[in-house]
Amino acid sequence: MLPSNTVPLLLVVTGVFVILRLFLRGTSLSYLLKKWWRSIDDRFHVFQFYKVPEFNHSFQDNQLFRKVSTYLSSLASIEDSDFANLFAGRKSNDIVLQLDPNQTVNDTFLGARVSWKNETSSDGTNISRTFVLKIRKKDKRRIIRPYLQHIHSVTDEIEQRRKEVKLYTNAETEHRNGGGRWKSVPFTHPSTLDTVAMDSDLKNKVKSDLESFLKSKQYYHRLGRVWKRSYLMYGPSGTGKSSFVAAMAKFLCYDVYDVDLSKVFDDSDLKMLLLQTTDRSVIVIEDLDRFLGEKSTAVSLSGVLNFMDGIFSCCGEERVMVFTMTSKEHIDPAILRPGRIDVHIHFPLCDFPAFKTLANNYLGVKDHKLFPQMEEIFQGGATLSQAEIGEIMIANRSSPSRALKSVINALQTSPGKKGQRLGRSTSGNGRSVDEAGNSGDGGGGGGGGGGVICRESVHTVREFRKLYSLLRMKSNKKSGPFDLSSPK
Ligand SMILES: Nc1ncnc2c1ncn2[C@@H]1O[C@H](COP(=O)(O)OP(=O)(O)OP(=O)(O)O)[C@@H](O)[C@H]1O
Ligand SMILES: [Mg+2]
Repeated sequence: MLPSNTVPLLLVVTGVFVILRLFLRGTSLSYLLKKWWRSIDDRFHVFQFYKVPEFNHSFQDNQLFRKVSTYLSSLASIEDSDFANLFAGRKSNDIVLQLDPNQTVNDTFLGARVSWKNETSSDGTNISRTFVLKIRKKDKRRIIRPYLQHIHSVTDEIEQRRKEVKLYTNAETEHRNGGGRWKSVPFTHPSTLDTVAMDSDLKNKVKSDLESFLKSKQYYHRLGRVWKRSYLMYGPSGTGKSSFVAAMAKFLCYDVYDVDLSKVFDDSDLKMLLLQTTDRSVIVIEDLDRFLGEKSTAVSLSGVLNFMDGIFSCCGEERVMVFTMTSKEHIDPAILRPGRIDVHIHFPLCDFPAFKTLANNYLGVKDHKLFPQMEEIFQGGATLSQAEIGEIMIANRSSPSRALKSVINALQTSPGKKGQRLGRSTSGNGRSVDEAGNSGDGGGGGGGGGGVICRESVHTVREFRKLYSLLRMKSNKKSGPFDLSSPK
């Protein structure tokens, strides 16, 4: 049994404890106590200091100083330093924090606590700035190299995100090998992954494929493979292929190299153009099917194949290559084989889910009494491209009801019946299937083993599969054209 006065005593102690905590939280005392505790704790350790001066012995910029400065600005703990400078960033709503002279910022890495001081001194005429890293001696060997590596990769990523994205086009010139074949302008295409209307599952898959590509440098290197990924976007005109390429480039913050094959002299010129592209870029060849279908071209099929392989074997890395075409039906299988094309993305004509996204983006309409009627019309097979519907909506943007009625009129008078328009093969649930009628999940029988969405060489088989696929679609089986044919 507890003595009778123990319970009130416990209550008083708990009360005092709670009041003390509230008091500490409400004032700066907890912060001061933490600071004192740290300085006492520091006295029991031996430290190693590393200086990162702004200039080297030849008075040139020390790149590491710039990187450390960028890295420290990205740390959340910089907000805890007593003084920090606030600057406007490059983008209008960006605010950048920078450490004030002689202030300290703490960081933790692999369980070790380190701190950085921004030491500034002046001899009257010159100001010298140095970052001083303080690490416990016992942690030094374990963390110093990986920590500096970590700073490099964090700053590389930040700088990549900040840089202005450029669009390069190959200019026609008489001096074919003289360099300067690429002319650049700032890349200001307004498309983003959010504004392109497409199946949301498919969009998320492409997004995570790109994210995983960005993170897989070590993986590719361990495999002895060049860090690259190639995409094929195919579907009828005006379904968003080019808009999606632009959105991808913006998402990656990569420069875009738009290769105009009609301005290339021959195969070796194409190779030269490739050699003049930089890392971290999206290299785009639009309308490849049209080019390959032309009778006489300056660039041969093998030139194109070498171009695709050149990316992978000789030149640079962290490249994304994108080809667009309306249909891959008559394309040489060598072009489409895994390794040359990693991901096939089908862009079908507008269906009801895509239409709803367009109505929301263009007219700000999330729901409308005409929607059920429109859904029926879409399910009946009538359809237009997203570009056509977008134009009607822009023209009637002042009156959403009029815009929707105009879309209904256009849909009812459009010649589009299932299968009549090139590349049309969309399921009622908004997902798309490849032109051979196979679902991208491999269930169609040709894309097995995670392979490329299948290519049938026998037409009768293709027709049969088309029919089979339509029956499957009617039973609402989910399908998707997205396919990763090689390991990420
Ligand atoms: N899926 C979509 N989502 C939003 N807007 C789209 C979509 N598809 C097309 N548009 C609009 O239509 C216009 C044309 O689209 P885009 O150039 O991307 O089509 P495309 O598939 O590349 O056509 P083409 O094969 O003729 O080059 C763009 O300005 C875009 O705004
Ligand atoms: Mg296009």
